[in-house]
Amino acid sequence: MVNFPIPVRAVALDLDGTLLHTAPDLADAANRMLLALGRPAQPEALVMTYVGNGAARLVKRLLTGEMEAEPDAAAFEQAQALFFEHYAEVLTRRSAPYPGAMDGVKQLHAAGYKLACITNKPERFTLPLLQAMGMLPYFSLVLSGDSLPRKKPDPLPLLHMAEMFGVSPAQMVMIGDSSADVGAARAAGCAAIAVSYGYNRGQPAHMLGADAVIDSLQEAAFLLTYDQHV
Ligand SMILES: O=C(O)COP(=O)(O)O
Ligand SMILES: [Mg+2]
Repeated sequence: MVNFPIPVRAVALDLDGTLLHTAPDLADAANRMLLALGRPAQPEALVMTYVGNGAARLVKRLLTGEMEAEPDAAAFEQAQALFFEHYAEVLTRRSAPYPGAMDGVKQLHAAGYKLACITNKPERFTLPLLQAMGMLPYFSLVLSGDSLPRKKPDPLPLLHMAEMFGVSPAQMVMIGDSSADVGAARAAGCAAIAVSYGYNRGQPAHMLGADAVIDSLQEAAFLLTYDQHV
């Protein structure tokens, strides 16, 4: 158990389900892909539960209806190409920051924490989305699902962030909505805060075992204090 406020110098923020509600555009792209493949459309509420382990896994879940199954390789390649094409088109149509997300990011930035966005989303979508939402300037580092050889829940992105920022993982907190975020934080030795409103495969966020659960990113700054320890 950690004591509050948690002393940190850097904050990692997840993208989908934490900073931005992207499920409406992801579901539209998913359904355009399914339509092109002659398959039935899926409700946004279901597609939402498929988000969090990267675009390739989302496409595999859409094709198989299962969380970890492997579809036929050729069918997957075709589907992923369609998904990328359609998602690029609808990327910023209905996606928006969650209530309090923009202010929360600004507060953390103003308090002097170094901020990184660590997402499993492919970089070609992450950067234009953050840019379009006006959030990109607040982040000193953006690591996407394809930036490094391994993504969340692997600790690699958080360990890379620690190195880039010159801080120890113990001086960092990961704020996210899913088991990939809390898993990465635990594996790296960082504190973990979960948001209650995200996707998390449709499971309640308090089941993630994070150090705290918040309803808005505006609450984050109150749980943290700048670590003066050298
Ligand atoms: O699965 C995705 O592409 C999005 O993942 P994120 O929640 O890590 O931003
Ligand atoms: Mg997420």
